[in-house]
Amino acid sequence: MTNQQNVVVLDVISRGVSNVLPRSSLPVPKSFSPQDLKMLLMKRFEAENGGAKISAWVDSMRASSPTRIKSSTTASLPETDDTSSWIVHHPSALSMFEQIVAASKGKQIVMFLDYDGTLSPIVEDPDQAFMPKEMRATVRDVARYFPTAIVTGRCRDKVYSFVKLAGLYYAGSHGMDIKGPSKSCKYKKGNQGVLFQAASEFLPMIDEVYKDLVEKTKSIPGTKVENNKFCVSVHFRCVDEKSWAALAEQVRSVLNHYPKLKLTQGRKVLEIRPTIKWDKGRALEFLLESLGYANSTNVLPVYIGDDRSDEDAFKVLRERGQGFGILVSKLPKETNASYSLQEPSEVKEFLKRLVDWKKMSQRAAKCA
Ligand SMILES: O=P(O)(O)OC[C@H]1O[C@H](O[C@H]2O[C@H](CO)[C@@H](O)[C@H](O)[C@H]2O)[C@H](O)[C@@H](O)[C@@H]1O
Repeated sequence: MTNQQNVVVLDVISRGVSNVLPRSSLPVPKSFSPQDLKMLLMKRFEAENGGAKISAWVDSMRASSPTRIKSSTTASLPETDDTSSWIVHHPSALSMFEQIVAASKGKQIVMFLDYDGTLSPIVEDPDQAFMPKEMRATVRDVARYFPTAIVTGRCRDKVYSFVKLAGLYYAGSHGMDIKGPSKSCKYKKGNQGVLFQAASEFLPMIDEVYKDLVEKTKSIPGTKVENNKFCVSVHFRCVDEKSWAALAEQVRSVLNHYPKLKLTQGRKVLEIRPTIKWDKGRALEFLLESLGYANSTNVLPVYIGDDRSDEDAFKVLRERGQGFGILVSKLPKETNASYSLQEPSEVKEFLKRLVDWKKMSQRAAKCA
């Protein structure tokens, strides 16, 4: 926004809203604060400059998720060196395995696992993203030896129906819905179960937006709208690229009515979420605290994920200077993760090695 537009917004706020926002063009919520009003006005500005906004959305949809490495970071290198340069900065967690376990000496490893693209391969239909049997057995073993959490954009019940393992923490809706192990777990503090929902007041709004989006996008073939309880996903993996602008326009037309919601992007998916300061990074911090490791130096959190939303957790680990983020990706991408793995099969291999290493070190400790 230019200074002049800012002045207009502030002037409008000081004069009141009634003569500024005609009901027909932009509905006003029943009660709103100056902050809400500012957001509404900014959205109206965006609506009036919609063309540019939509084409930016479509560009971003094309780039998909997470952001590919910026060419500026490798500007002095020939293109073919991109991958090798990236791998130097984000080496394979398999090749760095010894260093990772060495860093855990005297510390409790806590595992954080994203679901889609990490434990299950990406597939066209989100309802068919089942976790392979062998992966489930591996995750079960991991959870036997380390406190383990599944952190996902999916709704918690849905991801549980895929993972089907008790004894784990589940953080659904991008961490806005957290529940501790359903059966007794040696890591659980006392007998109290953990249940935390960061955005309960948004439930009716999200439900309403979900219905609006289903209605508004039903004419665009291939679109799938998924209700993730505290957020909504609009999938465009199966939508013809020629219709992406039309889809973005429909999503924007719905969002314009909800100043308290924001749009983010994942892998071929637009995600609508509450504008609260809560994400997978905050969920990671909450879970460490629940496990009794709030300010502890005796913990090594390891977070594995493939999505843009996992970057919030990688960032938290980097800022804490504690633990490691591992990005699952075949392509060089801009990331706060320390290490990389190429695909879910490598995630499985890494997790298996971790379990084997733990078993061996426990045996060695018994014999000593
Ligand atoms: O945090 P995650 O567990 O990675 O969840 C993020 C989104 O994952 C799902 O969508 C992605 O996977 C689908 C199945 O492979 C794929 O069809 C889609 O294109 C991907 O974006 C899930 O359906 C979304 O609700 C999650 O937000």
